[in-house]
Amino acid sequence: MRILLIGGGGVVGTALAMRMRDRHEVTILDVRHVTLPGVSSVVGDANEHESLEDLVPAADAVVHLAAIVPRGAEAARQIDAAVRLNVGSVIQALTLSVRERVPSFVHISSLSVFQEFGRHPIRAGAVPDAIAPYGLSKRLAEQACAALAAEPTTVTSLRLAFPAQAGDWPRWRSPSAPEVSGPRTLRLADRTPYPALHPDDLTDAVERTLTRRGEYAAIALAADPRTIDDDTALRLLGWSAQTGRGSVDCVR
Ligand SMILES: O=c1ccn([C@@H]2O[C@H](COP(=O)(O)OP(=O)(O)O[C@H]3O[C@H](CO)[C@H](O)[C@H](O)[C@H]3O)[C@@H](O)[C@H]2O)c(=O)[nH]1
Repeated sequence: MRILLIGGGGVVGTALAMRMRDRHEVTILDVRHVTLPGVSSVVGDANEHESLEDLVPAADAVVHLAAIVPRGAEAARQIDAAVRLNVGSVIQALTLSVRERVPSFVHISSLSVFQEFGRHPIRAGAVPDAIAPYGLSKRLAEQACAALAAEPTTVTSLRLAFPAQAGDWPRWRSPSAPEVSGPRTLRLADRTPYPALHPDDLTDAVERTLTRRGEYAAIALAADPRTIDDDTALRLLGWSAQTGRGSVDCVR
């Protein structure tokens, strides 16, 4: 399959590309050049129609990962750019994918659409309620995906949380200060530890999504069912996190 990873030069995109390059023809569109043997790198802006027009028609699947995460003191100033990229470029890429009859469009979303995710368990059937800029932008992009999904393109939002590098797993390293803070154990507010999302599990979920056919769906990829009561991944993809399964002590 010819797979276009928009914004694929980051943590999640490179983890996917490295694991998928043997089975697929992978192209990364990113503002930075990515050097990964066996993967084509195109430097370009996800917001620019021209970049997308060149690449989307040649793809069998488009995975949109480009995102800005407004953080810290600068957060308020980054809202405009975050909405433009996290929502606007998803709309552009999806519209083009439908027009070009690309079979699969995968929007990489986040469990941050739930305000309390990661601190308190999210109950079954909960409706996204995030109001922080990042989670809110992902909510808006999901709504755009639901509204714009049209045949023959199958559109899926994958809600990830705490994607880890293999060497850090089951712990997770904050992307805002990766070297300084180092990997840490994730914990709910009551101190219950839970594992991060392993890149092998993430890749498995994305691969299953690429061949899914049907109506728009937002699917939660939780590495630990204690963090959210949601069976969409199992029902729609036959997916559950496998890494460390059976080892009760994977996180302490
Ligand atoms: O205008 C821009 C801004 C950013 N990027 C690229 O987007 C990528 C984002 O990668 P990060 O490492 O910052 O992010 P992650 O791979 O960790 O994050 C991914 O996973 C998150 C969920 O955990 C989000 O859902 C998000 O959409 C997705 O980028 C980077 O290569 C960056 O260069 C662009 O191509 N264009």
